[in-house]
Amino acid sequence: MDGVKRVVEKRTPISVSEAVKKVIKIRLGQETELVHLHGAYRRTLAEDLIAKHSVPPFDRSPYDGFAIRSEDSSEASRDHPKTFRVIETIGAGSVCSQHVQPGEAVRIMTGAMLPIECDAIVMLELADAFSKDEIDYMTIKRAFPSGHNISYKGEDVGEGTVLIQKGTVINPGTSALLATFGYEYVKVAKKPTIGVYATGSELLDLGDSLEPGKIRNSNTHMLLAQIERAGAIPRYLGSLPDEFDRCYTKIKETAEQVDMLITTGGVSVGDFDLLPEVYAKLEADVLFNKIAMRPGSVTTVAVWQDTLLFGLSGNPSACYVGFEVFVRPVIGMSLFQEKPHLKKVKATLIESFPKANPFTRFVPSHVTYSNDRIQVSPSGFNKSSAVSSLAKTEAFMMLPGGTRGYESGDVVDVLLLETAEGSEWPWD
Ligand SMILES: Nc1nc2c(c(=O)[nH]1)N[C@H]1C(S)=C(S)[C@@H](COP(=O)(O)OP(=O)(O)OC[C@H]3O[C@@H](n4cnc5c(N)ncnc54)[C@H](O)[C@@H]3O)O[C@H]1N2
Ligand code: MOO
Ligand SMILES: [Mg+2]
Repeated sequence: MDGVKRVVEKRTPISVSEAVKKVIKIRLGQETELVHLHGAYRRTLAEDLIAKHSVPPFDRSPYDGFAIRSEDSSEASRDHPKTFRVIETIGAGSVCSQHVQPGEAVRIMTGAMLPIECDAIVMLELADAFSKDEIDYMTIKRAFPSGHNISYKGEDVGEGTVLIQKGTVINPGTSALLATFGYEYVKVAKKPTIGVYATGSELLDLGDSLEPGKIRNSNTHMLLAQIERAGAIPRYLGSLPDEFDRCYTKIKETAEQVDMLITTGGVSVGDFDLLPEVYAKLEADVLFNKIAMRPGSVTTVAVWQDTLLFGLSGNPSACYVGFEVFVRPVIGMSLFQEKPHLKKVKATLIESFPKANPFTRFVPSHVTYSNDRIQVSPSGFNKSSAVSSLAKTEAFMMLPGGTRGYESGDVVDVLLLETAEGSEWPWD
């Protein structure tokens, strides 16, 4: 330190929604790439998935049985059984090679294409099959109406139907659909690459032993997982000590190689909080550096050339929240998602939360599901510096600023962290 007492910068907080609006205005490129279907799970579709043909593509049998011309069965009854000559057996994948004449039937297995002349299927259990003089027959004791047990062409999906919209994350069912239409390669959104630097001279690496005054860098590892969960590629960059030249050079150098750069720590007003000076020397456009939220009030976002620089707080809970509220939607938008923000739902608080705060609070929370409602409770030690509660965090309670505490039984807004569908902005 230079020993000179500095004037502390006074920052004016902006609201959460103003801050989110500023960030999502900065559009990252939306690029696409082709990936093999086997590598497409959890990727995001970059084009609508349209049915290239009907499903099923032909009328077929849903049962193991006999295909008949229904009119031939119209007189059949317990007293007057009707016997058919069985002319052929077809399994799934085979096609009947003959024309089915009146009084004839085809032994047909589940999934096999219906012979063109037939319009009903008799299940094996409802027919008596027998052979006489090396000819196969079967007898039925009731009539079967036209259409009985037919799985019709297009009954599942009609040709040309838009099945899945661009921006949807591929799940196992999507993989089944893509395979149904023969997509060996799938057009998906290219994942943005996000670099992560931790800053702080107190930070130790995973293998290091604790020393007085030092702690292990947990934020980087949390962020690598958050980035992956959000659908982007994390780039591990390790940590930087609180030394200006080192931080400036590394941040500048790396920002040129990634789509977004996240740093944690060093964004507040402390003597060793160097990020504000780094942004100043880079002449980056700082969108905001104070938000009326808790935790994460010091979250800073800047734009430098084509790169978004996210200065997340060093405090673990604040860092976690800052990522989910500000970084995640930017990733989602570059992945063509129409609803890139966390999914907002209502939930019943099952534990009193008496803490009052003038700022909007994002309380790391644990969610449980009872028969007819979502229940929520703080996931543990509730401070910006908390790390222990994050492991049980599946959601944030979003509590408006200026309110007093909340009581068990109150219905509150909750932002869910792991849902297939997100929310549009604004949440309020
Ligand atoms: N006078 C003021 N002091 C502080 C203010 C303020 O407005 N005026 N804001 C407070 C708030 S709110 C927060 S949040 C923190 C933000 O601090 P920084 O983002 O500058 O982060 P650091 O100072 O570098 O570290 C804070 C805290 O977090 C620990 N840390 C840092 N990096 C990591 C990491 N990678 N893994 C685990 N833990 C980390 C660090 O050791 C500190 O304990 O500032 C308040 N102060
Ligand atoms: O930014 Mo601090 O996390 O508000 O607590
Ligand atoms: Mg600090």
